[in-house]
Amino acid sequence: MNILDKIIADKVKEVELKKSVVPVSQLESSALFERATVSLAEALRSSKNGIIAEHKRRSPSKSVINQDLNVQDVARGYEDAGVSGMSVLTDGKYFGGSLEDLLYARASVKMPILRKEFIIDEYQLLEAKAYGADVILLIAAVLEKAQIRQLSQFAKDLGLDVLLEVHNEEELQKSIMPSLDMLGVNNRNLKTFEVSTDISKRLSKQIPDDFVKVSESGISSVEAIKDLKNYGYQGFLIGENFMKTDNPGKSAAEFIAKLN
Ligand SMILES: O=C(O)c1ccccc1NCC(=O)[C@H](O)[C@H](O)COP(=O)(O)O
Repeated sequence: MNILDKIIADKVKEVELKKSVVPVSQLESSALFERATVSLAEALRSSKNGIIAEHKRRSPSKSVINQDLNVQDVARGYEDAGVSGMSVLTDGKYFGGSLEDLLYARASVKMPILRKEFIIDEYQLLEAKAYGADVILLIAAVLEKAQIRQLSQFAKDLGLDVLLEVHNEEELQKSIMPSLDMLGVNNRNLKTFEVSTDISKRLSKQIPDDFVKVSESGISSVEAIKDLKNYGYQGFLIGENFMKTDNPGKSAAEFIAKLN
C-alpha cells in the first residue's frame, strides 16, 4: 500500500470516529461558522508574490521538520512577511498537525488560510469552516469525479474556496469543473516522493485560464518561482523550505525580498 492509500485508510476511520463524538450541530454552532471568508484565489490574482506559506511540523517524506515552533508565531511571521496566504496541515498522524493549529492560526492573522487535509467527506468541510479556514484542498488522486463535484459544490455553498490538486494529465482531465477556484499541480509524486517542477510546467498548458494555477511542493528557490511564473502560475505552496528554519516568517520575508 502506498503512503497516500495508508493516509486515506486511516482518515476514513478517523472521520467516522469524529462524527460519532462531535455532531454536525456542534460544528455549525461555532462562532467562526458565520465568519465571512477571505478568498485565496482573489489574493493570488492580485498579489505580486503569490506565496502560500505552510505550517508543517513533519511529513512522511522528511520525518521531523520542526516541532519547536508555536503556530501563532509562525502565522504572524508569515503575515508580517507579506505572503498571499497560509496553509495549515491539520492531519495529526502523519504531519503532527491539528484542527487546534488551524484555530490558533485563524485567531492570529487576517490573511486567507487553507486547511491542508485529506478530505473525503463533507463533515471535514464543516470542520474547516468551524475552525476558521477560508480554503480547502481536494486531492484528485483519492477522489472520484462525482466526489470532487459533490465536495467542491458543498465547499462553495459554505463560502470556502476550493484548491484541487493533481499530479498527472488523467487526474487533471477528470477534475476540471466550474466549482473549483484554483488548480494545483503537486511537484511531489506522492507514491515515490520524488520532486520536480517539470510536472507543473508540463501540465500548465492544459489548465484552462479560468482557474488560478498553483504549483505545490519542493519549491526552494526564487529562480524556480520566476520560471513557473512564465508558465502562468500565480500561486506557490511552500512548506519545508520555510519551516526547516528557526524563524519561518523571517525566511519567507527574505525569500519575498529576493522575488521583487
Ligand atoms: O510532504 C509530504 O511528504 C507528503 C506526503 C504525502 C502526502 C502529502 C505530503 N505533503 C503535503 C503537501 O502537499 C506539502 O506539504 C506542500 O505542498 C508543501 O510542500 P513542501 O514545500 O515540499 O514542504
